[in-house]
Amino acid sequence: MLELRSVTAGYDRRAPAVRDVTLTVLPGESVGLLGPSGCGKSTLARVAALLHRPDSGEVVLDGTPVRHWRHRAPRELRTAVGVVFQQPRLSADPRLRLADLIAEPLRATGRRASAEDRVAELADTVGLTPDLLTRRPHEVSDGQLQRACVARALVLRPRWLICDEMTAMLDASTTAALVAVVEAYRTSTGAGLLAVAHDHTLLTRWCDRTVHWKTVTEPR
Ligand SMILES: Nc1ncnc2c1ncn2[C@@H]1O[C@H](COP(=O)(O)OP(=O)(O)OP(=O)(O)O)[C@@H](O)[C@H]1O
Repeated sequence: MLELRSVTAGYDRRAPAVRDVTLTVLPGESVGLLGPSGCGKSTLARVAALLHRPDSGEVVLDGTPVRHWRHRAPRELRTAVGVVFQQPRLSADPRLRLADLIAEPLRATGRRASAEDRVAELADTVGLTPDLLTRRPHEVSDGQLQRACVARALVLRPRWLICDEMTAMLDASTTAALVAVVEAYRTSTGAGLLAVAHDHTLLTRWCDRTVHWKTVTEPR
């Protein structure tokens, strides 16, 4: 289970972006998070992805309370979570060819030996042809780069997926393709999903349930 318990988080302790939010995602469940711009969805998604330490509250991953964040989080927790962000260009090292970008988490966790086969398998899954795998981010479209970022998020077979506005800058067909990839992964592995988006229609079609976050937290 992915549990966010009374999480308060933000960038200024006197005016948190997220205040006292509790949210649970069960294994195999897909939960959408919908809300107005600035209400703190991305901040909460980053907390759930172990990338942002909350000011208070707790994140519990499969029964283990998270005590450390970002690169300090224990490897078994970090590798349990895959993340896809809205803007692939901000989350992709511009020097890496797409094949290396997808394999990055394997190399970072000492699983280099299995990289070639796993990258080929995932490239096929996300719809990247072999010629695209040899290109760098500036040589591919946003949609192609986001396909690579989805493959990178899946490469370690995470138990939890956090998709933060994954499809916001994509056309309808790429959106449908990438949602289908995530859904196929989720249903075949039993992974849980937290999907953040503005698009009500997309989330209600995509997710088992959608949490509507109606208000922007006002500074005290
Ligand atoms: N790095 C940062 N430093 C300071 N404030 C930030 C930072 N990132 C976000 N904020 C602020 O935190 C609040 C919540 O931002 P967040 O990105 O979590 O909202 P959101 O609901 O995801 O918005 P959107 O739908 O527009 O992406 C906003 O007021 C935002 O300005």
